[in-house]
Amino acid sequence: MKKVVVGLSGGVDSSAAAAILHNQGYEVVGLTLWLMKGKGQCCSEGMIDAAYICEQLGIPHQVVDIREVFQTNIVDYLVSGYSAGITPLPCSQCNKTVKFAPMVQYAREQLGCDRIATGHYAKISYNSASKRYELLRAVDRNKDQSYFLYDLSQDLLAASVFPLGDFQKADTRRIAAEYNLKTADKPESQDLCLVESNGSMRAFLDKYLAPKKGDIVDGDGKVLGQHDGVHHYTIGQRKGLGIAAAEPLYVIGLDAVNNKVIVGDRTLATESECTVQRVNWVSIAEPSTPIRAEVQIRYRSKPVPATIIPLEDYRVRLVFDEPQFSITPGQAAVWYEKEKVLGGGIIEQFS
Ligand SMILES: Nc1ncnc2c1ncn2[C@@H]1O[C@H](COP(=O)(O)OP(=O)(O)OP(=O)(O)O)[C@@H](O)[C@H]1O
Repeated sequence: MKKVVVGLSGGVDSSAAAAILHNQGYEVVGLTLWLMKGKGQCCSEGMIDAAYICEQLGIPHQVVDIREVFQTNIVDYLVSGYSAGITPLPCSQCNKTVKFAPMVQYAREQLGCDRIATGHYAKISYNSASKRYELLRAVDRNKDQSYFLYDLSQDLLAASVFPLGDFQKADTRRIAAEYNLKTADKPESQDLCLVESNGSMRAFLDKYLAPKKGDIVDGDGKVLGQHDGVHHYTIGQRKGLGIAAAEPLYVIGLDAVNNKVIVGDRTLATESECTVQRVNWVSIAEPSTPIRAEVQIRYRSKPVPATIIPLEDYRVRLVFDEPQFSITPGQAAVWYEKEKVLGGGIIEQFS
């Protein structure tokens, strides 16, 4: 029998993924990664729900304590990024370094198995001509999580299965109900796990970063107001500046070195190009000449046409056909050809 390790967070998606594979005749092992202390979506309650699902399906359940890796790769990464004036995206980094790589390693070394599965909404296919695993958007475009998976290596894609890639979310719930799974009606998570477990990103950051008062200035350096730490701001932010002005003002720059938040009108938060670092070419090998693609600069942003110009050291320059509002250093830019993820990386700070 084919063996597969299914990552169980205690939510409906991963529960249904495990049930589907179990029903298809796989030997399924449930694995929950213990990510952080205290209450949280996948911690405490999540682990108990995952154990319950495994009992319902009659499969083994294992828990791996990975809190130190999560602390270093996600919590410390976020805190140092925000204090340097960028807005880091934790999810793609978490998928690669906290979830997929450790799960594949555990499956191979401890369970003698080369396959893992998750409840992510995305698809993987093998292109025999290019000999590459390709990452594709999910059929349910509203749930599609391919944006967060752009950083997976060929080795990790080769080892992974996404049983929900062809499903609508409503189908997942229906299947979970058919199997009578305890998690069938469990509510959706609404936000980042750290935001859910701390109440807000501000509350999470306040646990690690002391307030640091400074000036809010315009592009000419004129002081317009006060802030309590650059880590509380993000590029493109309009609300919460506490400045009365005739025209709406937006954050257009974060100068962590001089502890200044720079604001300006909307046009000043609009750029026609940016550079991206730590690029991972997913479905295609790195091209040697510029390519055209559709780029998403945020999870929910509309894909927009752009030219991707390869640079040295895993970097690219993105030149957008139309200028884009609020290109945010630290967030991921992910470029697609129709449904296919070509590559992605982290938006660099503007000089
Ligand atoms: N702590 C964890 N341990 C093991 N696998 C996990 C864990 N957290 C998430 N995963 C896997 O990653 C997938 C996507 O996680 P995400 O946090 O996006 O949750 P989700 O889309 O709400 O899914 P679910 O309904 O399964 O919680 C999950 O379906 C699960 O397979």
